[in-house]
Parts: sequence; C-alpha cells; structure tokens
Amino acid sequence: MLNIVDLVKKFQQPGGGELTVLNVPRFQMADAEQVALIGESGGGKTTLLHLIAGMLSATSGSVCVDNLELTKLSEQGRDRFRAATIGYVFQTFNLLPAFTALENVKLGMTFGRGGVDADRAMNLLDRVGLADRAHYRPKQLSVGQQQRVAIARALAGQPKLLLADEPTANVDPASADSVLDLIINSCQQDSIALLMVTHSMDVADRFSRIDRLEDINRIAALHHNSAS
Ligand SMILES: Nc1ncnc2c1ncn2[C@@H]1O[C@H](COP(=O)(O)OP(=O)(O)OP(=O)(O)O)[C@@H](O)[C@H]1O
Repeated sequence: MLNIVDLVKKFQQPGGGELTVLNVPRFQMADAEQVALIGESGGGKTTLLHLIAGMLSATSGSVCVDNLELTKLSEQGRDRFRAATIGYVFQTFNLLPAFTALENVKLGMTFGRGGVDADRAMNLLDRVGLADRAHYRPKQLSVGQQQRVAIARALAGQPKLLLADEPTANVDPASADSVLDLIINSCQQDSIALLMVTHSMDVADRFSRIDRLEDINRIAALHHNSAS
C-alpha cells in the first residue's frame, strides 16, 4: 500500500537557507494495516503525512502509494490521486463552516471514487451517530460531533489509506474514545490502511504496530540523540 524509499524533505527557512526535516531511508505499510506514529514535537510527523497525501512535494526520493509513484506526478495529478486514494482527518477538523454536516460529507465525495451520493452520505452520518444532525452547521455541533463529521467526510471518498493527524487532540476525553473507536473500526471494516499520528500512548496502545519517528527519520534521530 505504502512504500517510501530514501525520502528527503527540505524547507526553505524564513531567514534564508534550507532545513532538512526528513531523511527516511525506508517506511512501508501493507494493505489495510494500522500503524500509530509517535515522536517528539517538531520531528516531522505532519510533514511525512503531507508528503504521503501528496499535499507537499518531496525534495528527493520515492513515495509510492497504491502502486502510484507520487514524486513523478504533477501537482494536478497529485490532487487527483489524493481525492481518489487518501482520506485525511485533521487535528482541527477543517470542516467548511458555511456548509451543513451532510454537505461537508458530500464535499468529501466530490472527487472520490464513488462520486456524490446523498444516500451514502446520510449512511455515513448515521454510521458516526449523527443522522439527526445532518442539517446542522459545524458551529451548531459539539467539538466531538465535528470530528465525527470530519471522519465521515474522510471516509466519503472511499479511500484506500486514511491519514489521521492527532485526531483526538482537541476532543474531550469522553468523545476521544468514540472518535478513536470510529476511526479504527471503520478502517477495519472497509479494509482501509490507517496511519495515525499521536502524542498519546493511550491512543498508540490501541495499535498492534507503533512506530517511533526517531526510528524512521534520520534527522529526528539526530535531534533526539543530541538532546539526550
Ligand atoms: N512550510 C514550512 N516551511 C519551513 N519549515 C517548516 C514548514 N513546515 C514545517 N516546517 C518545519 O519542519 C519541522 C517539522 O514540522 P512538523 O509539523 O512536520 O513536525 P511534527 O512532528 O508534526 O510536530 P508536532 O508533533 O509538534 O505537531 C519543524 O521544525 C517545522 O518548523
């Protein structure tokens, strides 16, 4: 499903010069595999997710998702790939405020594999326990409910890989469990591979595979070693 080889990402720095954030010799995931990614703040976890989602382009190396080599695609090609293959759950939900829960989920279908289907969008809201909130706007929903809408939207395009960046960080502890259950169980049921970044060992412990960024990324390992 995912095969990363010799991936390097450098960023231009505001004061001039370049900062190498990632140097990942190898990182792989199998179809439908579930992985928790932990690591120190600023180590490059979000950057790695953005590269896998095709939201950022690599400086060098190879990112292959579902047999597609992302580094060879144009920006437009990466946008198409993302819509067809990737679901993304953000820490801050990123719902469109002017649209209802149902409309937000339908937006997740716009460029996805199954096309826009209002019945399926309602089914997804039902699955996340929010069928009765379909016509509410994000600000009329609790924070936990907003994240559940965001999960329904991420699943709406029938992705093969779901990327989740600290999806429970801004959710109260009671809702966090249901948000986490929802993500893990939905991916299991639909055979979607799941890569979840988390700072919480309680969250990571729900996964049979836990990877530390310091073990994957040579740059984070350098920082980790010099700090300890
Ligand atoms: N667009 C950018 N331009 C310049 N530097 C950037 C850019 N995006 C990220 N960085 C730098 O890359 C490093 C890694 O950032 P990233 O957000 O990937 O870390 P992280 O592991 O997700 O951190 P956290 O756990 O705190 O969210 C940071 O030092 C950050 O300043």
